[in-house]
This record gives sequence, C-alpha cells and structure tokens, in this order.
Amino acid sequence: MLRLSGVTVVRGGAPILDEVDWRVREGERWVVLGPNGAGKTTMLQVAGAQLHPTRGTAEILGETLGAVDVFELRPRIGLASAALASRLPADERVRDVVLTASYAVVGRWREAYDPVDETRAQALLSAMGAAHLVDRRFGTLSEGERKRVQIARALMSDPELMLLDEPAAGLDLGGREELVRRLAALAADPGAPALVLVTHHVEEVPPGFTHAVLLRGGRVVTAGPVDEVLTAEPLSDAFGLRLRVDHADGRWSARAAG
Ligand SMILES: Nc1ncnc2c1ncn2[C@@H]1O[C@H](COP(=O)(O)OP(=O)(O)OP(=O)(O)O)[C@@H](O)[C@H]1O
Repeated sequence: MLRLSGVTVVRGGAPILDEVDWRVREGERWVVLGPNGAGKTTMLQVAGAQLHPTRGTAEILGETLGAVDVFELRPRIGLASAALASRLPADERVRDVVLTASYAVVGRWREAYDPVDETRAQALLSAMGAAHLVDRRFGTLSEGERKRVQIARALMSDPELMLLDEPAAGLDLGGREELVRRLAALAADPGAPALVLVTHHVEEVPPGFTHAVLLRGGRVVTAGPVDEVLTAEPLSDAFGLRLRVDHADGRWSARAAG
C-alpha cells in the first residue's frame, strides 16, 4: 500500500523528515504518534501524494511519487486533514462536500452527479452517524460533526488507502468516544481500506488498530505491532518524558510516571 524509503523533507535548510523508512501493507491499521513538530503531518502529506520528498522514495499504491500523475493517484487515497477541511467552502451542503470527493475536487463543480454516487454519499454519512446533516451547510457544523463528514468524504472515492490527520482534535469527550467507536468499526471491516491515523494521544487509538509508528524530530523512533510499540519505553522515548502506559479493554492511556 505504501513504502517510504529514506524519505527526507528539507525546509529552511533543515530536515523536518529525516531518512524515514516505513511500510504499510494491505489490511493494516496504523497509528502515527509523536510530539508537536515531530513530522507527523509532513509524513502524511508525502503518503497522500500531496508533497514530494526532497530525497528518498515514496511508493504509494504501487506507484512511485515523481513518476506518476498525482491527479490520478490522489482519488485512490482518502485524506482527512485540517488543511483540507479549511479548503472546503463553508456554504457547501454536506451532501456536496462528500460527493465532490469522488472527483478529488473541493467545491461543487458539476450540475448533476450519478444517483449511485448520491446513494453512496448518503450511506457513508449514515455509517458515520451524520445522515441528518446532509442538507446542512458545512460551515454551520460543530467540530465533531465536521470530522465525521470529513471521514465520510474521505471514504467516498472507495480509496485503497485512508489517511486521517488528527481526526479527534478539538472534540469533546463524548465526540471523541463516538469517533473512536466509529473508527474501531471501520478498522474491523475487512472491506475497509488500509488505515493510517495521526494522533497526539494514545487514548484516541481505536481498538482494532494493528500497528504504530512513533516519530520524534523527523525520525522514526519505533515502528511495529501496537502491543510492542504502545508501551512505556518507546512512548517515553518519543515524547521525551517518563510515561506510565496502561492497556485495558482494547484502549490505551498514558500519564507521566512518578
Ligand atoms: N515550510 C516550513 N519551513 C520550516 N519549517 C517547517 C515548514 N513546514 C513545517 N515545518 C516544521 O517541520 C516540523 C514538522 O512539522 P509537522 O507539521 O509535520 O509536525 P507534526 O508532528 O504534525 O506536528 P503537530 O503535532 O504540532 O501537528 C515542525 O517543526 C514545523 O515547524
């Protein structure tokens, strides 16, 4: 699904991603964790064919970035991020926010969409608990409602790879738990795309996620199965803080130790 080899992104003369090697296979559900400025969003932008590495190779869905038309590649990738959300017109109806994703465009540009697409958009909004919002304008939604609509949008093109950048940011406790529940359902669906979720908090890792990669200072600290990576030592290393990590009922929690 995805293979980054020696991926380096240089900005302002310094690497903000530094020799990153990372591989996501079909069916895997990954969480990307790390402190502020670790390079999580940058890595996701490379994975989403939104940004070319300065050095190294990014292979996405069998294509090599730089040797493929990104406009053909992008519809195969579902992406939900704050940067993308900010480009969605505030006066756009929720239905159209979701529908336009099939064409990887922002803002309605066609007069008519296929009824099959309309039905699919409605079904995805239902699956995200947002069916009742279909006629609302995107700009009038609460933060939690926007996140759920964005995920429905990201699923619209039936992507092979789905990238979610901090989908729980700005949500209250109820909103977070609701989102975690829906992402857990998505993770458990064998027909769902390979999933990558960026977060700051282990509490937001949905049950059913299989792998984790920890970043710090643009470098990979650890990557592998969640049971090995979401433990005190690697997380303490990544966040530069001695942590106690608990795991119960498929969920994680972390706090400063001692
Ligand atoms: N154009 C740029 N010029 C200089 N530095 C940049 C540029 N873009 C990003 N950076 C820096 O690169 C680093 C990584 O940024 P990135 O947004 O990928 O981190 P992140 O892990 O997603 O952070 P956060 O958790 O705060 O969202 C940050 O220190 C950021 O300030």
